[in-house]
Amino acid sequence: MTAQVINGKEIVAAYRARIKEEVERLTEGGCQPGLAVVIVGDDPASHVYVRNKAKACEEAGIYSEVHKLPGDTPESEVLALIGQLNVNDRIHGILVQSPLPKHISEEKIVEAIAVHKDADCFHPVNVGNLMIGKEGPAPCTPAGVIEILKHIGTDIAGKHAVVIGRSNIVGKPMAILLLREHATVTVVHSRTPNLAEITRQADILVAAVGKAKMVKKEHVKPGAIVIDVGINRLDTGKLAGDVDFDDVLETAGYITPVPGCVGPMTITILLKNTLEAAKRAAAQLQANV
Ligand SMILES: Nc1nc2c(c(=O)[nH]1)N[C@@H](CN(C=O)c1ccc(C(=O)N[C@@H](CCC(=O)O)C(=O)O)cc1)CN2
Repeated sequence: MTAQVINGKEIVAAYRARIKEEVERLTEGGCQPGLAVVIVGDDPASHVYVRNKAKACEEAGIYSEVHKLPGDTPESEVLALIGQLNVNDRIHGILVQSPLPKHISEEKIVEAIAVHKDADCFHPVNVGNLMIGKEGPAPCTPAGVIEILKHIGTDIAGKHAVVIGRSNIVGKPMAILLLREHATVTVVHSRTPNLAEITRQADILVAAVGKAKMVKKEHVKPGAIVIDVGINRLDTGKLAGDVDFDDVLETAGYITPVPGCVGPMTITILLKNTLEAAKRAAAQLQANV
């Protein structure tokens, strides 16, 4: 059996077309959604992602501004910029590209972003709301994974989903979102003994470890849906996921390619979060007149 390779381009194009239509309607009504992206330092991969975010905004009709700050910018300056963006009416979503230089506290920066403008869903209040199932933004990568699963017609309820990795950006919120869809969820990580024994039980396997080609066929149950969140740059300059694609291809039922699926879907959810924040701001304005 050869796995079906999930067509990320098709999913992303369909989703972004729907976002664009809604953006057009909102803009015609007098509120163009706006996103501010802050990037500190010169990490080349981060600059690629930020460029892709700005391009996606432009294509969707979302106003965007990118604030590129040198790597030695003091934390206080970044906080001051966020303070300005928090009160800027053109801006409905704010994100600070991660990772930040070591002298800047990610925690302080994230907490400085106004809760209602937190486009990444990194603010502790939004993380708490996510945990208890309250309305609000969802973290971009995990929410993108759920959309991919739904697009291929997965009935997530009752499935055993195994998440490899426990980061705040992907692993932990991924587990919460899968639980929301009524999956039975197991999270495994670097200290899990017999990892392959557990991952082989997964109907849905989400790899978010940050280690190139770590997931091999012995980790995968025949027919499982394998979602690869990893983006690792090899010495050859090529990109590779956390899953050894060629090794797993004959075992999995479905598999996402890297590049070309979860990454662009992450950016798509960012557009959605910005649109939703703008819709809430427009509704608030209406309520105040
Ligand atoms: N503030 C945030 N920082 C980071 C996040 C995040 O969600 N918010 N996630 C990652 C990076 N990331 C988003 O910012 C991201 C990574 C990759 C892609 C993407 O489209 N990848 C392409 C390949 C691009 C390339 O050529 O390198 C693909 O997979 O096809 C988008 C977003 C860490 N930081």
